Amino acid sequence: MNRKFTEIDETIRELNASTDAHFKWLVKILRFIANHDIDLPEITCDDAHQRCEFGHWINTRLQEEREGKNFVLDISKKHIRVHQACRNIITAINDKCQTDAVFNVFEQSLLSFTEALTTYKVHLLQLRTSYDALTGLPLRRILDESFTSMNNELGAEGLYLLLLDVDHFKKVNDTYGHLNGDIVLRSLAMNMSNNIRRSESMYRYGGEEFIVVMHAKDDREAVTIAERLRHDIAELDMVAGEHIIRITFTAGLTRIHPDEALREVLERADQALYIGKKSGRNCTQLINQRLETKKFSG
Ligand SMILES: Nc1nc2c(ncn2[C@@H]2O[C@H](COP(=O)(O)OP(=O)(O)OP(=O)(O)O)[C@@H](O)[C@H]2O)c(=O)[nH]1
Repeated sequence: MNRKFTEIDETIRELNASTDAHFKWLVKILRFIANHDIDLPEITCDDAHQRCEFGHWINTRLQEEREGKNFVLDISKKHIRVHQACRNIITAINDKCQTDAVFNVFEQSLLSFTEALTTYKVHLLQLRTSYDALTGLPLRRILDESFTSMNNELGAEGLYLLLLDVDHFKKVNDTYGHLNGDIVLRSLAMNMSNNIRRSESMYRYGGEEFIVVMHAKDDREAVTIAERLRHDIAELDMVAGEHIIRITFTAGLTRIHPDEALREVLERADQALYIGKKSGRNCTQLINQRLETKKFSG
């Protein structure tokens, strides 16, 4: 399973554990208030929010978070307010001048803190559903969302889209069973995603179709990369139960031009893929904007 998928699960688990720790912190405060002969700096000092377990979690998250940094910053802000409101209650109790107002502020700070936590969890769960459960690859939705910025950020190097479809995959399912078919798709995804550069991305487009967005300066280089990926898969012994399965795929390859919409690029790649399938499969079919195609196989 892809690292991203397990990373999201781990973040949710850690977030839940840290939230539980904050409930424990509240119980600690009640004890502190009841006994109020003990001094607990982690509750009363100005940087108490940094000392509690939740504060440690926030610091780590702020360093590691990418897409959801704003959510964590919001949680951090509200977490600080909870500690401030709590300190005010303790001071008011010590000074015997507690009013409804200090408790109301504390209640409000807790409510907006939990609301910020929920918002971040919803973000994480949405992110999780953008990844394919079988292969761990990002789904097409992520490509849709990131395509324009990916294309705009393009430097001197060109960007290419490879749309690939496993050949005769129905036969793989019929011969070895659907579960072994799943293993084949997972092996393909794992092998190919490990064989592309870190700056490049692979997506599950649907069923037995995948997309790779890759960097290459020209058609020649793009074809070399695509053919290397195709050969690697064709030569891979995929272990599925007691079976060793080999597969091939056919791919449509096309350059992504500046300002092009994803739909246009996909239509072109799909046309090349269709031609590749018709012409015998197990090949890379390059297509340009004039819809001229060239086949690479062997
Ligand atoms: N095991 C498994 N099979 C899947 C999955 N998604 C799609 N399939 C199967 O993929 C097969 C695709 O079959 P077809 O579209 O007929 O194409 P094909 O047999 O690969 O033939 P060509 O594409 O023409 O080479 C169908 O049998 C689907 O059930 C999946 O997640 N797991």
